[in-house]
Amino acid sequence: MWRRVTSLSHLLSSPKSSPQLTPTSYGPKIWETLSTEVSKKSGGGIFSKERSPFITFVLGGPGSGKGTQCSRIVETYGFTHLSAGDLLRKEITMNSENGAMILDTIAKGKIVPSEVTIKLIRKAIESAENDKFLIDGFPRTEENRIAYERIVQIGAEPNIVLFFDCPEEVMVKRVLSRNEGRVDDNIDTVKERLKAFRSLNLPVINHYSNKGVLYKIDGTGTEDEIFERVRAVFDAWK
Ligand SMILES: Nc1ncnc2c1ncn2[C@@H]1O[C@H](COP(=O)(O)OP(=O)(O)O)[C@@H](O)[C@H]1O
Ligand SMILES: O=c1ccn([C@@H]2O[C@H](COP(=O)(O)OP(=O)(O)O)[C@@H](O)[C@H]2O)c(=O)[nH]1
Ligand SMILES: [Mg+2]
Repeated sequence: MWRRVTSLSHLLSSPKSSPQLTPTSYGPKIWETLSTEVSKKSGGGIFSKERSPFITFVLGGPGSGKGTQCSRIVETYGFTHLSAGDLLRKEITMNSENGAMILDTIAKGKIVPSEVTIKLIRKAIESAENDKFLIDGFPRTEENRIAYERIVQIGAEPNIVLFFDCPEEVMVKRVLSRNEGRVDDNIDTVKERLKAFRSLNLPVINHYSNKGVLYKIDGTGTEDEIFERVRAVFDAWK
């Protein structure tokens, strides 16, 4: 049974962060119950009253371990992982209409226009049959978040948001030894990405903290140690 337990309240980063739903409002699968609730609202968008999946946003600075932990969540809990960065990089390799602009933006550590990223996320959600998604590395800015909410309408609010909290020196070390041939994994671009994280992404994280859906997870330690912290969040919803 997917429900939230009160003992997890320490994982929530804000005193205002009481859950939006009380345990009694959940059914055997939290995403099915939520689908019914949001279907009462009107409007259009990515989701409908027939389909309103369980959405987890996964946030954190560059190298905080988002992608690594998403893979573990997929293995254990059966989510579909949509990495905004991977979707954008795919556009570059496919030489798509926006490929050159995306490459230039990523190489500078800047943020791609919302409509481009949201279109890719939307397409990926629509073509997947799963009812639970990890959206990794999005929204990056308040503008991203507001544009997403405007487009999605029904079920626009993520069910939960994970934030991997990690000191900058740890993130830099990890990024510089990532070795995936990424154009942005160099010290100059990493500095820009950290700047963007601080000034643009932290306000998004604060927004979700105030909404009571944020789970702040200590992103230091081994992958296994971090995953134990992640498990505490998801097991509480089962
Ligand atoms: N807990 C960890 N300890 C050491 N290295 C890690 C840890 N988690 C991830 N890494 C490595 O750090 C790099 C960045 O991790 P990644 O999951 O890609 O982060 P993000 O998606 O947040 O940028 C990768 O090379 C990954 O293998
Ligand atoms: O919603 C997004 C996600 C990513 N990016 C761009 O893609 C880069 C890499 O993002 P990714 O999430 O893959 O990086 P990570 O944080 O995992 O290192 C970012 O620095 C941005 O330039 C973006 O513009 N919008
Ligand atoms: Mg990543």
